[in-house]
Amino acid sequence: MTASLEVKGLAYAYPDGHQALFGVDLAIARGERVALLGPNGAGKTTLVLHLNGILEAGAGSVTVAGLPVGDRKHVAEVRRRVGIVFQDPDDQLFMPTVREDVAFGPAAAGLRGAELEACVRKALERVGMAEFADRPPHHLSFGQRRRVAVATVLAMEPEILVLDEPSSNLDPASRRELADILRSLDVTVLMVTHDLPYALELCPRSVVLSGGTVVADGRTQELLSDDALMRAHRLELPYGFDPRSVTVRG
Ligand SMILES: Nc1ncnc2c1ncn2[C@@H]1O[C@H](COP(=O)(O)OP(=O)(O)OP(=O)(O)O)[C@@H](O)[C@H]1O
Repeated sequence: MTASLEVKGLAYAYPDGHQALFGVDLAIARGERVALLGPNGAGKTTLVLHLNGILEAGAGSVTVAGLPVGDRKHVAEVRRRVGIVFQDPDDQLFMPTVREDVAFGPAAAGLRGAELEACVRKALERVGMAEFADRPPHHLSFGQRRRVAVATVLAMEPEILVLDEPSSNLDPASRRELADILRSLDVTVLMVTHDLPYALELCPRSVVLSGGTVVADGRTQELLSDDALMRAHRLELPYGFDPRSVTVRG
């Protein structure tokens, strides 16, 4: 199967000399949903910022759908193919209406007229927000704004959807609705989260990053059931939650 993402030997030190990544290897096949877990300061955000070239690898390489991210001539195409949904939807929504926010990326990429309209409609339908197209984003609830933020990224038809803490600040119903939406999408997903039950619900596979290296990569249910691994890397399940008792959906 074609890899959506291939990270090989990725190392990175911030300009102040702090080494955040020490040779990370990660391959994600097209259509997989993978959770990126790890304690605070593990390097998760640093890794994500390499996926669309915001940070430049100190050593190693990142490839998205076969395109080398480090190669400046591919930067626009790589940014289209890697859709990052930030934790705060207000970082992503800045236009007067939902429709204009979702149209912004495709319009910048050259889409116009009926084609642009169809693209916006499809993206909003995929997140169940089509009826909100004419509303100002700031009149929507947080959960609705997060769904629109996902639509702004989907409108670009990304190769891989990267979500930073997608369940944060959502009430239980919105959390489940977003999970249903993400499960329905035919796209590769990399989800950064501290919400371990959400990782288990949505991602058959998880990668644990700790101290700037991958310390585990496997089935989410197995990793979350590994008490020694969990303790060693400050991963804690909610009180009373037993990952072994959950029936995992595909
Ligand atoms: N701009 C920066 N300059 C120097 N060091 C940084 C910078 N940004 C992050 N770091 C350091 O790099 C390491 C990895 O940080 P990163 O934000 O990638 O972790 P994270 O896994 O995303 O954490 P969290 O779960 O808290 O979001 C940390 O030790 C952090 O202090």
